[in-house]
Amino acid sequence: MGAQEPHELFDTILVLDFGSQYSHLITRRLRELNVYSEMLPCTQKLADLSWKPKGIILSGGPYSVYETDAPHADPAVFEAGVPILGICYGLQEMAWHYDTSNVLAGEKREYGAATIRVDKHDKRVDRLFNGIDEFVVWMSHGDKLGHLPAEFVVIAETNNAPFAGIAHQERDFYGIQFHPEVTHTPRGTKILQNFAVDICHASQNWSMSQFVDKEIERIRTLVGDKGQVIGAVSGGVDSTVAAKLMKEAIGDRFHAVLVDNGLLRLNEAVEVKKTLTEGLGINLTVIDASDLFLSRLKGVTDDPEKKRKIIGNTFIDVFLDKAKQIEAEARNTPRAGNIEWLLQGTLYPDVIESISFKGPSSTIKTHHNVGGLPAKMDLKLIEPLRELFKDEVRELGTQLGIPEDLVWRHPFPGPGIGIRILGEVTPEQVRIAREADHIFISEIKAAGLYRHISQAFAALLPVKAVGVMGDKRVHDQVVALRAVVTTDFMTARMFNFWEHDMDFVERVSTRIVNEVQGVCRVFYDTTSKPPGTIEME
Ligand SMILES: Nc1ncnc2c1ncn2[C@@H]1O[C@H](COP(=O)(O)OP(=O)(O)OP(=O)(O)O)[C@@H](O)[C@H]1O
Ligand SMILES: O=c1[nH]c(=O)c2[nH+]cn([C@@H]3O[C@H](COP(=O)(O)O)[C@@H](O)[C@H]3O)c2[nH]1
Ligand SMILES: NC(=O)CC[C@H](N)C(=O)O
Ligand SMILES: [Mg+2]
Repeated sequence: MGAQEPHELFDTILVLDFGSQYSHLITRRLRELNVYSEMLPCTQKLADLSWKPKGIILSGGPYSVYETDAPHADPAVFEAGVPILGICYGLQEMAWHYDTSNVLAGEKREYGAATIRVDKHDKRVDRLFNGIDEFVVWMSHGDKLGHLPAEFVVIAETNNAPFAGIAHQERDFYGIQFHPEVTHTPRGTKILQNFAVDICHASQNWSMSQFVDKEIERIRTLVGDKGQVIGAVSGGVDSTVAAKLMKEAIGDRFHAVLVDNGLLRLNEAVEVKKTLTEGLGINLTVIDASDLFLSRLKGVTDDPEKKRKIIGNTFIDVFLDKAKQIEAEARNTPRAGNIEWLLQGTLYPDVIESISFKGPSSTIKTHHNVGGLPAKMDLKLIEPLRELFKDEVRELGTQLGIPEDLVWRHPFPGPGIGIRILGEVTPEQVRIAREADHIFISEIKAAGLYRHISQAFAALLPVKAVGVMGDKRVHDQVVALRAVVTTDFMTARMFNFWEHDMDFVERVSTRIVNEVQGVCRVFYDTTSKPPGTIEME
């Protein structure tokens, strides 16, 4: 028997994504109800699906169903014999499916809060709003239904939207104009529960601990008794949690590799090695490739993208060399076969980015991890976290006994300090940026602010300023401190230290100028994202 995917093990609600910025939240809310769900693009053909969903949710989306190039669901969705819930665009899509004339541009667009009144019918039709009467919902639409499709009834209305909720009189098809998945619709989770549990009869048996057991079992079946797995591990929470799961599943047949690119934080390689091997029993090799990275970065002063590409490519070279070496060594051990698998710490948002029905977004910067590896290595991928969000990974890490410090670590980019040194990356610049960063982060921890901040670091600007130290003129470098608050790293605001501690920034600034040789000024970066980005390059 092959390894079973989660949708074969749990009752699953299929979310078809029409490109709404809230689509992933639908999946999220369902999981909070312990109902497993998966999101696929709205163009998914049902015949190509190897499993049968318990119900289908059609998400919102930025299009208008009557536009010529608007996306539409596979008509087979409406014949699948399972309940359907259309949300916003999803409601309009459902109505359009029955009668293409009944969705129009509204005279008034409706964004924000609205109060819904529920219309009573019979028990079957009323199940979606069971336990709810009048409540506040979040609206975000410009189109509306001109009339009800035949066979449907109105189940909810607002002053502005006479068809805020509709239901098919015989089949379990429901449509709502508002968004139940956002926190601004306080009873939204109850509506999703009514749909998934009461109408679709999905079992509420998905949980993190179940997930761990099943995932370990799945990995064992996939890899077999002899297969070996290699994985790039950075000491960040994603790759550490993935590595710990692998270790539980196949022990020493998992080979974790940390590449010291010379751009890690102060003492990082040593600390990660200690935590992962001694603390978590993970078989980790650290490769010191700092000279190679720094020599390839020498003289690159102009284009940050060039830096990123050099770092990404060098990373692949070093990793491939190591993989060959591990494989050669493994041939001499009786137990282990070839390395056939590569572990990646991919999370659900990364998956959504690549499958979401949104069209191409412009490239702001090239994120460099191990993205180039699988093609070059001809390895199969294992991505145990691909169904999870970051905070779920943190919860999982805690359940797996990973120390709290590591679980709550701020994200750290693969190219590391290299993209925080503006201008040429030299060993001396790395020293300055690293020492300044260490002081900043240590002070943040000492002040008890680490968990209030999503990500913080010190960067080195490519300019010099004049100062006076010990009565002498100095002409030295400038450090920029950056600390941001964000939930999804797509938008962010500066962290306001002054709200917590009036003297904090000054204290850090004094320490950096006094203790880090070569720095005479410290600035605080107040830019939000957008228009800035979190990293400097
Ligand atoms: N120095 C490194 N050595 C080995 N692998 C690395 C290194 N830096 C990054 N990687 C790989 O790139 C992947 C992506 O990095 P990313 O920073 O997004 O995730 P993470 O480090 O696991 O977690 P976090 O987002 O919390 O930092 C990592 O999961 C890891 O596989
Ligand atoms: O693994 C990574 N490889 C990269 O090349 C990379 N570039 C940015 N980041 C991280 O992504 C988040 C958003 O950063 P930006 O606003 O700078 O794009 C922030 O958390 C950044 O630290 C990276 N992570
Ligand atoms: N949020 C949505 O799904 C919007 C649907 C459609 N674009 C409208 O404006 O009505
Ligand atoms: Mg990282």
